[in-house]
Amino acid sequence: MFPGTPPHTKTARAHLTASAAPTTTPAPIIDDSYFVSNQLRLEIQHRNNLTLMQPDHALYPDLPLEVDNYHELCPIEAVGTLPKAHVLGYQTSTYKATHIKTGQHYCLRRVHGFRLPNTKCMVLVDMWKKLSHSNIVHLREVFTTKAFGDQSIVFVYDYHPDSETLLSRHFSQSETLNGYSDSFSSNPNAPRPYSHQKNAILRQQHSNGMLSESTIWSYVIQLTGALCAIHTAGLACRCLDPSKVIHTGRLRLRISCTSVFDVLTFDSTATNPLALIPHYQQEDLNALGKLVLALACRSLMAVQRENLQTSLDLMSRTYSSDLRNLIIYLLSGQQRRSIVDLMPMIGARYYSQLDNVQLQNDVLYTDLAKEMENGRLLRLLIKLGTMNERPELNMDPTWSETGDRYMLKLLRDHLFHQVTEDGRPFLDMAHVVHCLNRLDAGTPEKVCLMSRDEQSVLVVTYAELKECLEQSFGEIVACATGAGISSGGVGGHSSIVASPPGVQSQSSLMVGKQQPLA
Ligand SMILES: Nc1ncnc2c1ncn2[C@@H]1O[C@H](COP(=O)(O)OP(=O)(O)OP(=O)(O)O)[C@@H](O)[C@H]1O
Repeated sequence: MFPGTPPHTKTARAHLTASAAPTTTPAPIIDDSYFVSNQLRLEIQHRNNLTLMQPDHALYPDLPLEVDNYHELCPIEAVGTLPKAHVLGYQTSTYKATHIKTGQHYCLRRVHGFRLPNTKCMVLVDMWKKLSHSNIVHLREVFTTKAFGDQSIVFVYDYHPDSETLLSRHFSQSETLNGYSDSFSSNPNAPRPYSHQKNAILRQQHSNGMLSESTIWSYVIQLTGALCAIHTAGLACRCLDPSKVIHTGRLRLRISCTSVFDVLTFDSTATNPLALIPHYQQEDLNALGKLVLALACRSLMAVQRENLQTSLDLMSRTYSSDLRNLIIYLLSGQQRRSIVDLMPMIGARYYSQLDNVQLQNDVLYTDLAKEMENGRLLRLLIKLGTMNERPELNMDPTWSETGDRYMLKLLRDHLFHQVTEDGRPFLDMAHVVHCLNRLDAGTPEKVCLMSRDEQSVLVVTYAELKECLEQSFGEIVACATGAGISSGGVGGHSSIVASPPGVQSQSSLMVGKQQPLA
C-alpha cells in the first residue's frame, strides 16, 4: 500500500489496486461533530447567531440608524411586547447594538422620556464603569440622546447573547401577569386568607418544579460575590430583582441594569451624593433574601410581606436549615447586616462551586484546544483554496497547474476527491484532518499522489508539500502586495521517490514551465 493512502479507496479517477484493503477500518467520519462537542457547538452557534443578528427595518421602522456611537440596533425584547413602565415609572427598551468604530456588540438600555437635569450623577456612573466582576454586567457608558425622537438616556452595557432574566426562567408567565407582576411590591390593601395564599404558593412551587438546593446555593454564591464587590466599591446595587438578574449558559448569573436607579433618582441638591448608599446596601440584602426565598418557592407571591412566614415554612420542607437561616438573616431588617457575614453561612459550599467552575473550565479548555486546531487547518485550507485552480498569476494562465502547484493540486485530489472501489465518493473527515495535520507539521512521512489520468504517481513527503505550499502562497502574497513578481515552478521541493512504469521523470514533472499536467 502506498504511504498516506487510506485503505480501500482510490483517487478521483485512478484506482490504486495496491491499496486494496482490509475491512477493519473504523467507519468514516462524515459529520462535523468530529471537531467539537455537539452541545458546546450548538450553544456557541446559537450565541453567534444572536450576536450577528441584523436589524429588521421593516419590523422596526422607527428605530434610528445611528444612536451616538452605535448602529445596527436590534430590540432584544420579544416582538410585540407591550411598552412597560417598570423602572421607576419610566418606559424602557433594550437593544443589541454595534459600536460604529470597534464593531463590538453592546446592550443598550434606553429610558424613554428622561431629561438629565445636570451631570452631577456622573460621579456614580464613573464608579460603576470602573467596577468589573464576573457576576455583574459591565457598564461602559451613559449618554443622553434625541436620536429616538424624544429625550432619552441610554446606558451601555456589555452584551451577553442568549441571556434570559431570572423572572422569565424561573417564574411562570401567568404569575407575572396575574396582578403580581411588580415582582416584589406587595399590596397590603389586598388581603387574602392564609389558606388561599398557602395553597397558591404550593401550587406554583409544584407547577414550576423545585430548583435543586445546589442550584440555589450556586446562585447565592454568585449574587453575594457580586454584592460584595458592589458594596466594597462604595456602591449599592438597587436592582436585585428577578427581572434584572440575567442568566446565561449554564447557571451563570449577572446583575444587569446597574447605575440606572442611581441616575434616575439622583438628588442633585444633596450635598453628599453617596450619603444614602449605606441605606441602599441594607435594602440590597433585603432584596437578596426575597430573591432567594422566591426562588426556593418558585413564586413571586411568596415574598409578599403577609406570606413570608408561610413561605419560610414551605421552603423548610424541602431545603436545609442553612438556607432558611440565610434567608432569615437577610430579611431581618432590624439589625445592621453585612454581605461579609454571609460567607460563613455559605461555608464549604464554596468548594463545590469552585470545583464545578474548574471542571467547566477544563471542558472549555479541551474544546478551545480543538478549535485552535481547527483554526490551524482552516488557514491551511485557505492557502490551498487560494492557489488551487487559480486562473492565472503574473499573467501566467498555467501557474496553478505547473511546478509546485501541480503537486498541491494532486494533494487536493488526495484530500477531497477520493472514491471507493465502486466509484462512490469516499467521505472521511478523519482522513482529511489526518493529512492536513501532517501537512501543517511538515512531517517526513510520505504520501502517494496520483494524477487524474493515472499516468503519474508522485511519492512526496509532507515536509516537501509544506514547503511547496508556503513558497506558492508566498508568490501570491508577493503578487498581491506588489512586492515581487515571479512565476513558474520553483523546483527542487519535490522528489519522485517511486515511479510506477509510465510515469514522467522528476525533471519533466516539476521543473520549469511545462505544459499543464492535469
Ligand atoms: N447585557 C445584556 N446582554 C444581553 N441580553 C440582555 C442584557 N441585559 C438584559 N438582556 C436581555 O434583554 C431582555 C430584556 O431585558 P429587560 O431588563 O429590559 O427586561 P424586561 O423584563 O423587559 O425589564 P423592564 O422591566 O425594564 O422592561 C431580557 O431577555 C434580558 O435577558
